[in-house]
Amino acid sequence: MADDLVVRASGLCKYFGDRLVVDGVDLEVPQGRIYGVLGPNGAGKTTTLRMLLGILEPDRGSRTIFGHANPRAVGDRIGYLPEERGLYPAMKCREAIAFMGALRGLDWKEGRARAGDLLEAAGLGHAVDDKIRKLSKGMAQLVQLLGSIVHRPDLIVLDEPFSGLDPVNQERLEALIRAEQERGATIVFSTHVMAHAERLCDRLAIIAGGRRRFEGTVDDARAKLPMHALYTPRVAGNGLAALLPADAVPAGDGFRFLLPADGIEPVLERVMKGGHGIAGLSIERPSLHDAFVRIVGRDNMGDVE
Ligand SMILES: Nc1ncnc2c1ncn2[C@@H]1O[C@H](COP(=O)(O)OP(=O)(O)OP(=O)(O)O)[C@@H](O)[C@H]1O
Repeated sequence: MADDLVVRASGLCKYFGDRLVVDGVDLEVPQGRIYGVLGPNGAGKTTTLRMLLGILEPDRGSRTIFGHANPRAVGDRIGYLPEERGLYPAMKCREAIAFMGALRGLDWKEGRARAGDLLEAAGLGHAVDDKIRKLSKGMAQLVQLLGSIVHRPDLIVLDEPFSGLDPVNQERLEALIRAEQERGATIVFSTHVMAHAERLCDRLAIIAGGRRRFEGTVDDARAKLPMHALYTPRVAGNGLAALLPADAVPAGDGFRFLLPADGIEPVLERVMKGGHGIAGLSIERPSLHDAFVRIVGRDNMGDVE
């Protein structure tokens, strides 16, 4: 690919009735990366993903997938886990996965073989011959996800893939997403759970109220917030506060303050000279959650975790 971008979307807009729910969203997803689309409930994530995939047509703006203006032309190179979950309840897991592969052009026998391997790798080897109706909701969701990747797509789009999974299955899903990236796939997933995004994403976009509020790496997002230092003296006492930055506030047995622009060292020199010693010192990096709150604003947080 000439420019190494699998997805290139520019100025995507979508109205439902007279309500503008996606308002000029740009997205550029580099090949081979894990890309997060983050935002609170109702932010416009699903609508954006649906426009990328050609399930919905944008009212304004344009997008290309693998350089094609019509995403359906490259449908067999795409794997998609929609927000609505659903498999045929009477099918066995192996067949359900092979069936989804067949819909994307995968040979049935090959699909069955891959389904067995995928189920095994996802820790669901025991369920190959179980009917879907026997599975828990979370397990069925994983099976559906395996069905969406069994044809080894180059682009995988997952809409809230972690929702409804218990912590063990969330970890399995993280491992699976990483394994797909190692295989060479590009992954786009939406979430309102910051922890997954923090661990997985090479880049991310934060959407709120239909608008893109941020684009960059997790570290770029964190850099939107200042770092804090937490210092605990060995010997407290008079005069210590005067040696610390003006914004220092008591925290536990010590003090918390913004990391000064010239670093922590000058502060440490002063407190050492003053005979206060160091019983504890930590530099707090803002989390993606903190950055999200700053970028989106508390009023727009919804139920972001
Ligand atoms: N088919 C539709 N008709 C009318 N309004 C819709 C339709 N689909 C979505 N909306 C509205 O558009 C807005 C964006 O919805 P969307 O599902 O894209 O958000 P989201 O970020 O994916 O939210 P969630 O995390 O809750 O799934 C919401 O206010 C939603 O109610």
